Amino acid sequence: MRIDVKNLTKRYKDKLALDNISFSLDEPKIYGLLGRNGAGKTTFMEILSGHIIGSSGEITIDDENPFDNGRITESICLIKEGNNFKKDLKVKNVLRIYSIFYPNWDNALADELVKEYNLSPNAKVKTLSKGMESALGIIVGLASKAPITIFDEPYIGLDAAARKKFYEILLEEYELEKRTIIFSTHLIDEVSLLFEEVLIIQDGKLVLKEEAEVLRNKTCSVSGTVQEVEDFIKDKDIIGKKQLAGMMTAYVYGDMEQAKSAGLNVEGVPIQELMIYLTENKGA
Ligand SMILES: Nc1ncnc2c1ncn2[C@@H]1O[C@H](COP(=O)(O)OP(=O)(O)OP(=O)(O)O)[C@@H](O)[C@H]1O
Repeated sequence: MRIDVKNLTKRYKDKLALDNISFSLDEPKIYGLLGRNGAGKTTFMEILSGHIIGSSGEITIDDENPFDNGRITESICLIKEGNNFKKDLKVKNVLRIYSIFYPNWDNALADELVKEYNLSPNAKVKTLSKGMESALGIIVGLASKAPITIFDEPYIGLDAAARKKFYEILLEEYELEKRTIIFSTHLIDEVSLLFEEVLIIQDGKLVLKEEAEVLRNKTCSVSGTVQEVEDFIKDKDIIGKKQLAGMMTAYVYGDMEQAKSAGLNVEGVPIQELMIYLTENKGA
């Protein structure tokens, strides 16, 4: 499904959570939605899921507004950090409710994952540990097979082994059937290899949207004196640059070898570093 965001703004009283952002997600891919605390990620995902409305601008999914739109709602599954399910429901009833709601629901996968994560079908949500409740969210997200599946920090309390299992199954399922997966996380190093495209939000603005492959292989950080770096980047596309005490570091698109032969210090740019860099620098 195609997602188009046009001049989307969301204001909460005096706080601008989203500031006139525009972009499109036009292919089923695994998107990493990254940014610092309070950047506006959850606000965006809530608007996309039709749970809240923007203050101005628009978001459309296959040209339809998601707010209060049954056809679109059954195509989107948003799994949040917590409180996804009513506390008094049993695990098996949570799964039954979602299986009715999502047309592509995969019962066999849900059953397999319930066993994998050792959840007791008769346990009530309120008796689950934080990690088990997160596992239930992950099961619903994966088994929904919703064409747009959104995970907003879905794994509070889940240990490293359980998270690894989640990433493996996510990839397996994705390879079987591509869908749009939007993944918001602060554990960037851990998941960045899953991403096919990365979006970085800072203070409600989109500061980067780029294919992960390009970020991994076609960008580098170059540092040296201000003059050296300015000379090197003058005919290059740059992601950002910053200057400290006569030295400069710039993140650029281009070949590492060329920068090395110009006598500069050259390093790759892990996505986590890039996020920190861009959000410290506000995309300068
Ligand atoms: N219901 C609300 N009422 C008032 N302000 C809000 C509300 N929801 C979010 N905000 C504010 O909007 C801004 C963006 O919040 P949002 O939750 O979208 O950020 P985020 O990127 O998801 O952050 P985090 O990574 O910490 O979850 C923050 O300043 C937040 O305090």
